[in-house]
Amino acid sequence: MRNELVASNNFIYFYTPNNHFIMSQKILLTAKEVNIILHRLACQLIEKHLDFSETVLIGLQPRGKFLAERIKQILEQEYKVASIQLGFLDITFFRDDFRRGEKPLEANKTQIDFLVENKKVVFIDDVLYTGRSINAALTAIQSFGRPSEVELLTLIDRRFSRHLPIQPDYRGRQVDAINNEKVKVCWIENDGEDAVYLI
Ligand SMILES: O=P(O)(O)OC[C@H]1O[C@H](OP(=O)(O)OP(=O)(O)O)[C@H](O)[C@@H]1O
Repeated sequence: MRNELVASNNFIYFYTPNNHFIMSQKILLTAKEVNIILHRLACQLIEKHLDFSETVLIGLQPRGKFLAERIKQILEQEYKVASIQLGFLDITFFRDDFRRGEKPLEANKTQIDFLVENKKVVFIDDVLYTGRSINAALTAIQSFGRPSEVELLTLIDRRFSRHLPIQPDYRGRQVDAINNEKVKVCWIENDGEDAVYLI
C-alpha cells in the first residue's frame, strides 16, 4: 500500500504508510495535453500527405503501436481521411546492440499487410532518444520494399541524446532529460491513462 500526493510543481511523490519517501516522478504531459498534441500531429500529417493514397503509417513495436493507432483513429474519424494503411514493425533483432544484453530478448509481432515499395513511409514511435531504434527500423523495413521516402513522427523527442544523425519530421514535445531519467509514455488502453512522465 502506498499513498500518493500530487504536489503543485507537477512532481508526484510517493510515500510509504510510515511516511518514508520512495520515489518521485514528474508529469510532462497530461491527458488533455496529449490529446491536443495528437490532433496537431494528425493535422501536420494531413498537410503533407493529403489523402494518404501514397502514404503508409508504420508503428514501431511495442509502444509506438498505441501512438500509431491513435493517430490513425483521429485521421479517419475526426478528419475523415479514408482507409489509411497502418502496419506494425518489430525491430528487436535489427538493433545494433541486440547481442549485448544479458536477458533473452522477446520479439513483438510485425504486421505489415502491404508493400512499401514506392510508398511514403511514416515511422511512428512514442519516444526518440538515441535514435538506435529508428536506425534499426530503417534496416527492418527494407524487407517490405523500397519506400520513396521515410519520415519520423514521435510524441517525445529527447533533445541532446542522439547517438545517430536522426531527427523527427513531426514531434509532439521536446524534452530535456538526463541519461538516468526515463521518459514513460502511458496510454489509456494499456496503462489506464494517457500521460507522459519523467521518472
Ligand atoms: O531512440 P532510442 O534510444 O532507440 O529509444 C527509443 C525507444 O525507447 C523506448 O523504448 P525502450 O526500449 O526504452 O522500452 P520501454 O520504454 O518500453 O521500456 C521507446 O519506446 C522507443 O522505442
